[in-house]
Amino acid sequence: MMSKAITIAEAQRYDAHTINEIGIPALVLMERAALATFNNLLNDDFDLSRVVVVAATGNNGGDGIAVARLLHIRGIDVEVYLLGDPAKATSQTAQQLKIANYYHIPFTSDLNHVVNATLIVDAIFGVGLSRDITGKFADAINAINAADAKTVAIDVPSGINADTGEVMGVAVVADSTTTMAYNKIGLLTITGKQHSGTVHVADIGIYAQDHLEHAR
Ligand SMILES: NC(=O)C1=CN([C@@H]2O[C@H](COP(=O)(O)OP(=O)(O)OC[C@H]3O[C@@H](n4cnc5c(N)ncnc54)[C@H](O)[C@@H]3O)[C@@H](O)[C@H]2O)[C@@H](O)CC1
Ligand SMILES: [K+]
Repeated sequence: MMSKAITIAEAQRYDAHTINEIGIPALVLMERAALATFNNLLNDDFDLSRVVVVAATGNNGGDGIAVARLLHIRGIDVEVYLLGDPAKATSQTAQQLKIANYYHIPFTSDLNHVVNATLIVDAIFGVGLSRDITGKFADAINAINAADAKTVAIDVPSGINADTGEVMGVAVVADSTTTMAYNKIGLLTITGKQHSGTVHVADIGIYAQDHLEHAR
């Protein structure tokens, strides 16, 4: 059921249908995305002694901040390196920031913490990437790629165009990618494969409509 690969437009359409027509709240999908990533982190035998989640303020970042919370509650040493203006976060990501604040999850603005991590979670951009990456975002991606740590990407390695596999200026080279609902066609290209590593497709409750017909 989960073998096909989809475009960015399809991912966005299936997300919107699941939330608006079926009625599953967006935060439920985000929690499932975070739990799927968390389970892959625990199962893949990574060194979890110092985890840094690098997150921006879109929903990909929200997934990452929720992963940081799941790790923190488990007693794992985790910090969040936040990119972008939290005042401009999506509503779901603002909610994840509020929850993270309740748990006193540490935030860092020191890129050395990224470089010295034992595991990095890449939650900068997913299917919402829309232009070339520059400035602090590019600096963070270069730091991730310079680190010895293993890197797990959420949904798409940040900087990879999920439709074409093209590197949008600079892109995270991940060891593993937990991608939501279906694989993305850009991850099947040569550059896409080089940047995503082992791809885990996570069932988070979002399906193409033709995959749901049997259930209605
Ligand atoms: N909406 C949903 O139903 C779900 C979304 N999920 C996650 O949400 C992601 C998509 O979230 P969004 O649509 O918020 O998009 P993203 O979080 O991928 O990124 C969009 C944000 O980045 C900015 N941006 C784009 N390119 C940039 C660049 N080059 N430099 C600086 N800023 C840039 C955009 O202006 C926007 O603010 C998915 O990949 C997935 O990880 C999951 O939580 C599952 C459910
Ligand atoms: K990502």
